[in-house]
Amino acid sequence: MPEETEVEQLEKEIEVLKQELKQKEARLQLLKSVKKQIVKHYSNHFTTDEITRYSRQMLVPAIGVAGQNALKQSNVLIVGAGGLGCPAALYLVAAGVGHLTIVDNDEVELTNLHRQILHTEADVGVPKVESALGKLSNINSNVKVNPLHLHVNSESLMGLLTKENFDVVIDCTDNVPTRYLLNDACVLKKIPLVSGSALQLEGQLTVYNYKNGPCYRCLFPVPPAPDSVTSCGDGGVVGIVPGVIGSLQALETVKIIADTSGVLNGRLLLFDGSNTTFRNVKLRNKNLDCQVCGSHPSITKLIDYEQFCGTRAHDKVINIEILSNSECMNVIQFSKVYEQAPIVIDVRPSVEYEMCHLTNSINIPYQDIEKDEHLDFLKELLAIHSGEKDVYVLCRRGNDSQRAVVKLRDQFRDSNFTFLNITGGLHSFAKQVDPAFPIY
Ligand SMILES: Nc1ncnc2c1ncn2[C@@H]1O[C@H](COP(=O)(O)OP(=O)(O)OP(=O)(O)O)[C@@H](O)[C@H]1O
Ligand SMILES: [Zn+2]
Repeated sequence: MPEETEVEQLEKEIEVLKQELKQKEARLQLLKSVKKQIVKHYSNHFTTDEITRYSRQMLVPAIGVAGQNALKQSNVLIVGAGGLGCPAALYLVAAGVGHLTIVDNDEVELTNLHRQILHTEADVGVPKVESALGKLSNINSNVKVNPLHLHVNSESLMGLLTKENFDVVIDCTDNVPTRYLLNDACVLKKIPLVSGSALQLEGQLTVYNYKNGPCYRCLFPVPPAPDSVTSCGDGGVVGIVPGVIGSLQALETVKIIADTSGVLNGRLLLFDGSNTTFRNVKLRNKNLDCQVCGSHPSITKLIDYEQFCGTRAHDKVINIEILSNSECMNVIQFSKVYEQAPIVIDVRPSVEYEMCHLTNSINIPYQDIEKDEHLDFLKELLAIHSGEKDVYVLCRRGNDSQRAVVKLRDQFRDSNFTFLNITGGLHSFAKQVDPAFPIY
């Protein structure tokens, strides 16, 4: 029947059209949801991966999408890729800052590895910033990391701050001239400065030059006496302590960028790892007479900070030369006689002597010699060896041993003994004579 065939035909066509409509509707739904996502992404400036990556952090109301977005647009400078700089950089890169410039002039040493956690055994000898770059890029390839292998001084810093617009500067260095330099530069360029320090089991943290708070100079207008500053190389540091402080420097930086409340300005955080306490002390207000941030500043451009502080802008030991050649012996000559020598005096602090020493040496710390607390013991020792002539005096790098020789030579002026300084100390001995002797 022709009518029936026509009806069937029409029904088939209707079915096909219905299917097509269904497909079009599904496609429309898909396009609508993609559009929604695109609109969402565009408004947040985040890719899908970024939303996933930072989701846990964005869920924190104090950060939120706006804070994460501010982080993504941010530009941070870290000076120092050591004990503080490593954890600070790690967390900031993980947290998603946009640009991170990390500056350091030093190379990785074995003594760094217990605390400078971006560097590995394979990096010994490599510039710290180069070693840092590799690890940081692995953690978050979204972040543009700019490694600069250079010493920050007035000239190089001003060049850098003029070229880039940093939102925050983080002081992860270890010497007073650089602290004043970074402070003054941040005041002049109106950048908050997140400052940290760590020694032995203690650490400190504060934020300078932020929302009308004090700067470093407001609190310390006069630099400390060069002799009163102890470095990690001399005083030691438990690696976890700069880990704590460096991580908190990253936290303060994130808070500044996300513009949260509760930033640590005008307060100093004191961490004592020996009894695991954190204390907050209120700092004095901004000093209106401050030389750099006061109402009539006398410092309007960067100065010579090594001259101002009377010390070099690094914590490496500088060798002194206060003895004549006749009072010194080099380690090669010493290596030929020391095993038979009855009087070898090691003037390092006793903790260092306990760590490692030459088997036949006797420990009389220079601190005791300085205070004449060694005299009875030494008189007795020399009396036992009255037939001898030479007394060998050594220390870690050859500076305290020279000072000790000056003191001993005067105290025992009337004896037959000659006090001989071992030039370059146990460092040179380890390098030139016995590589099995530890360098620290
Ligand atoms: N003016 C500066 N310019 C560039 N880097 C600096 C400057 N001052 C200090 N630094 C860097 O800051 C870092 C501080 O690190 P840290 O305090 O852990 O000590 P360190 O010098 O690596 O080790 P140690 O004191 O044990 O020898 C160092 O890597 C140092 O090179
Ligand atoms: Zn000030």
